[in-house]
Amino acid sequence: MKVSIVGGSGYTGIELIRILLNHPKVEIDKIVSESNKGKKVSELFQNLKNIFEKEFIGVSNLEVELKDSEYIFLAVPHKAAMEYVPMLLKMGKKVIDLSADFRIDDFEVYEQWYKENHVAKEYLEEAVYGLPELNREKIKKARLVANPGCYPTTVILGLAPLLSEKLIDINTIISDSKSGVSGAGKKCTATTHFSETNENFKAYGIASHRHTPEIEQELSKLAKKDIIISFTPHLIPMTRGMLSTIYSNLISEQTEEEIVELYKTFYKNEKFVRIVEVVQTKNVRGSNFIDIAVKLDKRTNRIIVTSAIDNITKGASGQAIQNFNIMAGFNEMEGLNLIGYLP
Ligand SMILES: NC(=O)C1=CN([C@@H]2O[C@H](COP(=O)(O)OP(=O)(O)OC[C@H]3O[C@@H](n4cnc5c(N)ncnc54)[C@H](OP(=O)(O)O)[C@@H]3O)[C@@H](O)[C@H]2O)C=CC1
Ligand SMILES: CC(=O)N[C@@H](CCC(=O)OP(=O)(O)O)C(=O)O
Repeated sequence: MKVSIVGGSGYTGIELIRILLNHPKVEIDKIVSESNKGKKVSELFQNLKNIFEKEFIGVSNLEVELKDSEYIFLAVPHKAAMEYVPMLLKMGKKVIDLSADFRIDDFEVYEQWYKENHVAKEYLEEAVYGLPELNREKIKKARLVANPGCYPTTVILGLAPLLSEKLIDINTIISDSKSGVSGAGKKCTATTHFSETNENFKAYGIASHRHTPEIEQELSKLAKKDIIISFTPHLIPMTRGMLSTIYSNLISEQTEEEIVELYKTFYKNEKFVRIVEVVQTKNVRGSNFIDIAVKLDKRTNRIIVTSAIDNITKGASGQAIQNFNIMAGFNEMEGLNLIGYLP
């Protein structure tokens, strides 16, 4: 099956290429880049030398250029994605959008948090939030999948069993989340510069990060009640990896062992979710796994969930390919049999 990538020159773009080149049922058709037209992809990403020798195509004439591709991965920044989606859907393509443009159901909420006008709001209703572990049946039938944000993936999957079973006080949720610098994309800015991030650790977006409404929206669906949370992201001095520490007050009599059992049962058919004793980013680095550990602090009666992913894989491109596999009717693991790099 032919697929193309728009925004293939960025971090999630190269991760899509890395994984798709080992997908037995996929042929990468076109890689689109605004600023690298005509350049060999392997010139920009030299890890592809002698492996993938296509050239980037530009952003013009995509109606013709993409005609043979059934699926399009949009690996572009938010706002850019909504410019492409209407055209692609009208061309009959199926789209997996890695940006935030179609994740928020209510365009007013999107506009408030993203400070952008939504120019394709008529497609919001049909967009499916692409978290396979919770929305698989809808993803199967979708034309447009909104691939989740990396932080939301850790928090939503981290809390889903507790909310589904109504075990926690929904007014007490706090997520303290940390990301590697690649989460900010390829562009080097004053905050992602080596000198700013190396040997440094900082909180940002306190009480204002744009992933807050995305997390709240999906947690509210699970709880069937409106949820608001405290969410604080942090930047840590590593390239890939994300770890969330999520606190909430237990309102049931369950023991830690019973809660761990609940998680194991909830995710028993999920190949990419591992319930573990201790999470660490290295165990999932370069893989599509999310590792989750659940502890009960008996002194405070607080549940502490820790969850770890690779922000570019389960947090973006790996999850996008998991969604693609579901949409295309392939085995969900196809191309994603990836083991975290240790040490
Ligand atoms: N990095 C991560 O961990 C995660 C990223 N995401 C989301 O995935 C998307 C891509 O992120 P990421 O790869 O990190 O970002 P990057 O900045 O690394 O890459 C984005 C690419 O998009 C291209 N681009 C920008 N504007 C346009 C446009 N109008 N048309 C076509 N291409 C364009 C740029 O390439 P060029 O100028 O060559 O066209 C750039 O290389 C974003 O929406 C991001 O929020 C989601 C979860 C995690
Ligand atoms: C470290 C870092 O900067 N991370 C990004 C989030 C990652 C991401 O790309 O999320 P979206 O898909 O929603 O854009 C941020 O905080 O904005």
